[in-house]
This record gives sequence, C-alpha cells and structure tokens, in this order.
Amino acid sequence: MGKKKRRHDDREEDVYGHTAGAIGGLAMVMGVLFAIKDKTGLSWPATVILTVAVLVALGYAAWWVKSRVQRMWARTPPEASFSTALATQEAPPVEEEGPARDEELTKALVASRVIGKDEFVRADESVVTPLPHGLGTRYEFKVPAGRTYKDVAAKTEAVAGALDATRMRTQVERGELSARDVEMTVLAQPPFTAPFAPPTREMILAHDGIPFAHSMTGELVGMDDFTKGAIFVAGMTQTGKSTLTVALLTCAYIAYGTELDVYLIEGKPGALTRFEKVAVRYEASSKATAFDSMVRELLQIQQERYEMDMQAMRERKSTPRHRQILFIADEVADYYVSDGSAEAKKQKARLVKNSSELVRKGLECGITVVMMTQRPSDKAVPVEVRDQFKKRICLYVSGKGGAEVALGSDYFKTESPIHPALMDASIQGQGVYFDGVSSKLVRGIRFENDFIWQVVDDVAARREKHIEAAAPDTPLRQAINIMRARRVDFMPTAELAPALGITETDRTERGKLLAKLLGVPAGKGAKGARGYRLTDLTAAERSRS
Ligand SMILES: Nc1ncnc2c1ncn2[C@@H]1O[C@H](COP(=O)(O)OP(=O)(O)OP(=O)(O)O)[C@@H](O)[C@H]1O
Repeated sequence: MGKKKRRHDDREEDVYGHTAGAIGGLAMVMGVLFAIKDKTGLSWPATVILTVAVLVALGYAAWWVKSRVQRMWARTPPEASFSTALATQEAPPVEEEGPARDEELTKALVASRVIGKDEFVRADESVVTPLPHGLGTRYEFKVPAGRTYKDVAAKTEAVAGALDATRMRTQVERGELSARDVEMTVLAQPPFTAPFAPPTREMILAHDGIPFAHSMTGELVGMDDFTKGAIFVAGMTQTGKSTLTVALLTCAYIAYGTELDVYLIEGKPGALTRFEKVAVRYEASSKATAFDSMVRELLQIQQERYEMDMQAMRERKSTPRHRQILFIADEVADYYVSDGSAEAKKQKARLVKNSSELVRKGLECGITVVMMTQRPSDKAVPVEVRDQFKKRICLYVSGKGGAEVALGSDYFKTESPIHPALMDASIQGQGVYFDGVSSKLVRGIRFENDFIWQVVDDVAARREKHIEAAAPDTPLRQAINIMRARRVDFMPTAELAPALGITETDRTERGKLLAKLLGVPAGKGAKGARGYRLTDLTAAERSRS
C-alpha cells in the first residue's frame, strides 16, 4: 500500500519536471528566433524556415564529416567497403556444418547402443551395396573414432533387430583397412533358403585354401592351409558332418593331388569308403584298438619328421618339406569308451594321451587331424582331446551344452557367437564354423557322387603311373601290405616269413633270412614271440624313400 502511494507521487513529480523543462526549452527557442528576426529583419515565417534550413544543412555536414573520418580510420577503399557491405547483406549466416551422416546405419547403431547419441556414421565413409540375386545387403562402413568393428560384432543381435533382421541373417566382420572398418551382411531371407551349386574343379583350385563349405552369401569357405589347425566336427545325427568332411577331403585331393597321404577310420563302412582306393590306410572298425593302431602309426611318423627337422637344423640345412597327411576319424566317441576294467581304463588313458599329442603336435610336421562326433556331450570325447582343436564346426545341436562341447566351453564369451540351436534343423549341412577367434555361418558343400569318383579315379591313375615308373613292390612294402590287409600291428616271424615266400623251417635260419630280406631287425611281440611291428616296417620304408 505504502509502495503504491510512493510510486504515484513519483509519477506526479515527473510530470511537473517535464512540463517545466518543455516551457524552458520553448522560451529558449522563442528567444533565439526573436534574436534572428531582430538581426535579419525578416518576417516570422521566413525566420522559422531559414532556421530549420540552416539546422538541416549543419546536420548533413556533420554526418558527411563523420563518415569520411570513419572510412579513413578503417583504411579500406570505398569499393571494398561497399562489396563487403553487400556481401554482409546477401550471404546467409555462416554455420559450422559437419560431414553428412548415413541416417540408416547411424539410427541402427544408436538404437542398438553400439555408438552414443552424439556419434554418427559418416555418409562418405559408408557404402551400401545390394547383394546379387536379391540375397540381401552388404554394408561397408567406418565406426566413429574410438570404436572398432568389435563393438558392432558384440551387439550383432541388437543391430540386426534395429535393421529389421535376425541374428542368423546378419554377419559382422572386420573390414580390410582398419579395426574401425566393418563389413556387415544382412540377408533378406533366412540363410541357405536356396542351395548353392557345388564348386567346379577350377573354382576349387583357384580358391586360396581348401574349401569345404559355402558362406551365407555363397562364397567358398575353407582352411587357409592344413598347417593352421586340426578340425573338430560335431553335430547331432544326420545333420551333415560326413557330407562336409567328404567335401573337405575331395577338395584336399584336388588341391594336393598325389602329394596327399590320407588315413581314414570310421565305425562301419560309410561315407569315407569312397576314398579307400586312394587312402594310405582305411579302417572300418569301431574298436579302440584299430583307432589306437592308426594313432600310433601317425605318432611314429611325427617322431621321424621331428628327427629329420632337427637333423636338418644341426646340419644348417633348410627344414625338409614333408608330405601332407590328413587323418580323419568318424564318430571318435566310440574309441574312447571304457568298460571300467583296469585294463580298459589304462588303454583309454594311453589313447587320450596319444591322440591329444597327435592333434596338438601333428600340425608342426604336416599331420592334420579331423575328428567327428555325433555325441557332443561332455563325456563322449574327452576334454583333453577336444581342447587341442583350434578350429571347430558345430552342425545342428539342440542345446547350449552341446554347442559348448562342440565349440569350446568359452565359446559364448567370444566375439559375436552364433547359437547353433537357432539354425534351421531342416536345412541339413548348416553349421557354425569357429576358427578360434570369430564365427561364421556356413553350409557344407554337397558334391555329387560322380564328381567324387572322378577325383578319386584321377588320383589313383596318377599314383599308378608314378608307381609304374618306380621300382616294383619291395619285400618291405609287401610285408606292410600283408600286415595292413590282416589288420595287425605285429606279426611273428613264423607267420610273416612263409607269407613272403621263405620256406626254411629252422627257426634261427628263417629269422636270419627274413631280417635280411626286409633289412629290418626283428623285435619282440606282446607275448614274447619274435617278429615285426608294423610301425617299424613303415618307418624303415619311409627312411629309404
Ligand atoms: N550341404 C548339404 N546340402 C544338402 N543336403 C545335405 C547337405 N549336408 C548333408 N545333407 C544331407 O543330409 C543327410 C545327412 O548327411 P550326413 O550323412 O552328412 O550327416 P551326418 O551328420 O554325417 O550323419 P550321421 O551322424 O548319422 O553319420 C544326407 O542325406 C545328406 O545328403
């Protein structure tokens, strides 16, 4: 209340002040006009007009002087100032504009929390290409600085969802240039909806490595070479393990020709029988002893190759080139069963030790092992053996446990894992190929039987030509063939000598004759009988060749 009254009094005082000022100003103007009129002797209207004209002229002169002085101070030519003035009037306000953004990718990566809201994918750093035959889309782009392709790979499922796709239809890989470069494939349909034609011989030879499958975009997928890792193939029954392994073997024969030595074992005559004709050794047996015998033969070769390498090193020669050996064992779980007896336990322990050593060390000297199982359960194939495999292929399995046995217990902690149970079980041959670092969805190549026969016959013919050119079978080779045909690891002298045409009946003389013929001293068998071990004979043959 008090404040309002004070404001009212202030306003009244202002009005009195302004009125007094105006009366004072008017009196001064009238005084000046009287003085001018008096001095000039003009009439009142002429005095007023003259005064206004003089004031306007003075105002203009003051403006002119002021602008001249300003220009001189600015030291700019009048033209420049003029054009600058024009430019200032015409140019739109200059804003700091960043590079254009790829809206689709930015939206998807922000939504899936791969990048922050203030980050984006640059349009000039992304290329989006449709895949042939309407298969889908390939995105090649750079993630913002500070991020890598791994950030995208780790959230593949979320990114797929943001792009309206599924995890199984999406694949994220590292681009070629840097860790910031991403190659992402998003299929329009579920993977392998339509089959891919198997490659021709020329395509296999042109491929950099040994192919065994197609990627989800139809490219060939394979091993760089056999020195890079043994392969463990697992999947439930009838999912396509044998088909994929047969593809690997077929392509390996095409790539290596007669320079490949193959050892095959399967529980009963099956998919691998096709290669019996060209294999160094083929067994159709589910007995642990058959598997053990093959493993020991290969370990022996491994040992000899080590020694050859060491000798070369001592003599300062380059490391010898060894022939590539491929050992394929189907349904290996059968070979690790034990009836619980002390003897069986001992045999299993030895087999586990030997086979894991073969998988682990074989690669260094040209022996690559491929093991298959349709029982990806924790106990079926011992973990000591499984752990030695760097490359894994898991065809359809129904649960996470099976996938962890097939692909490794830490598989789901790796970069962008694919859950094999999400695969469409009705599309046989589909699998997850894990190379120890990243995963890929693949489908095993299914070659027609005619194509496989051709490859086998071609290798056999070339080998025969080679053998014809070489010397005929030596007694040593004949002895090896006899033992392999009889599927024995040891043969007493009493049996081997007559098989090689020695008719001498005196034990000592017969022993001497056989040792001379073979060029290998006899040893003792498990039951104390004198005779020859298959591994000793094969070692002797290799050392002579
Ligand atoms: N890539 C593929 N394309 C088309 N058919 C396939 C493919 N892979 C496998 N198949 C088919 O699936 C069936 C089972 O394949 P395969 O014998 O290879 O399976 P498996 O896992 O080895 O079986 P098992 O464990 O019973 O021995 C076969 O009829 C085979 O022709």
